Amino acid sequence: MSSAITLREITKVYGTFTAVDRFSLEVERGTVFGLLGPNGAGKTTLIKILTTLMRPTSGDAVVEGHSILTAAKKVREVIGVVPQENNLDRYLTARENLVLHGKLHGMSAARYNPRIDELLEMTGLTSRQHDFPDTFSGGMQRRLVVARSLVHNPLVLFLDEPTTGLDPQSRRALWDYIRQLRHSMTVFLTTHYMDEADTLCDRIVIMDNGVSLADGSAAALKEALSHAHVYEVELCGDGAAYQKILEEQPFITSIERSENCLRLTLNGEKSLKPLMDVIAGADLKRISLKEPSLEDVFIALTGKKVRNA
Ligand SMILES: Nc1ncnc2c1ncn2[C@@H]1O[C@H](COP(=O)(O)OP(=O)(O)OP(=O)(O)O)[C@@H](O)[C@H]1O
Repeated sequence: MSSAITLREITKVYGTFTAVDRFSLEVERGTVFGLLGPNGAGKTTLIKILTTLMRPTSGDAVVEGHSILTAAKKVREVIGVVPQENNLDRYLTARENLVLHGKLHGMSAARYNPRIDELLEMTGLTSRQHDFPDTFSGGMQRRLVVARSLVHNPLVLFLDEPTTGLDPQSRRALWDYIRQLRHSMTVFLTTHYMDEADTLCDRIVIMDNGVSLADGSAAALKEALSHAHVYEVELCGDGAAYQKILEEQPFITSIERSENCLRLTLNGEKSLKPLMDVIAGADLKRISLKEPSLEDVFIALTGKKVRNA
């Protein structure tokens, strides 16, 4: 395997709190890699370390052959970064933002101008290139930040929650651009959206409390949960009351409730009978067996629901 990114026992301690704990990982070149985790899992800390914005307490990482400890400048030359917050210069037009980035990377106008034309075209911003970012929608600003991160032709692109806060249409548009990058570079993204990880990522690592809990393709992670049985139980009323009762049952690994509809992960086939016993007195509308989703895998591993951003 040719690795674009290698993490060796990365640890980050803030005061007495360990945010990342001896985290090791290899990310294959040309793939889309997704880091999933609930709030506070340590994802942003890892991205900051890999993009040389922060030094680890111990451990090392190598990005396209360059150590983040001893060759941070080289690392910055080969990476593109899309941070969690849009940090565009509001006093520069869209094109000027991209030009500035090209200049900061030491590119000549002859090199950055055709590249910028191509990126504006790819992100659908050509007609708005002379407008200021403040006049753009959230989705357009995000596309501009992605375009900016690509001006200097990075080998590795880091995206920290790229679609948080975007409407479904803008999210899908951004997914299309990320898909276009597949194979031409390595993409390392963090996300809270299970569907995003499911559709975009070749490989996913689920982390919590600074450590990796699961590692594999979306299909493999779901397969690993295939021993679990996911049921949806819809009641005519009393959803909240039954949630409380069911939470106390040892055979239920996780519960999600939306109004009177409960999504339950049972820890085996033999748990159906005890479930039926518990809900025997309920006014049942529907009960159905579901395929485990990536969200179910996440909840089963972390015991937490992903933040609804
Ligand atoms: N500068 C800091 N000082 C102290 N603690 C910090 C600092 N930065 C982060 N932390 C803590 O480290 C843990 C990991 O934070 P981090 O931002 O890496 O998590 P995350 O997985 O990116 O979360 P989110 O999804 O909310 O962005 C959290 O408990 C956070 O409170």
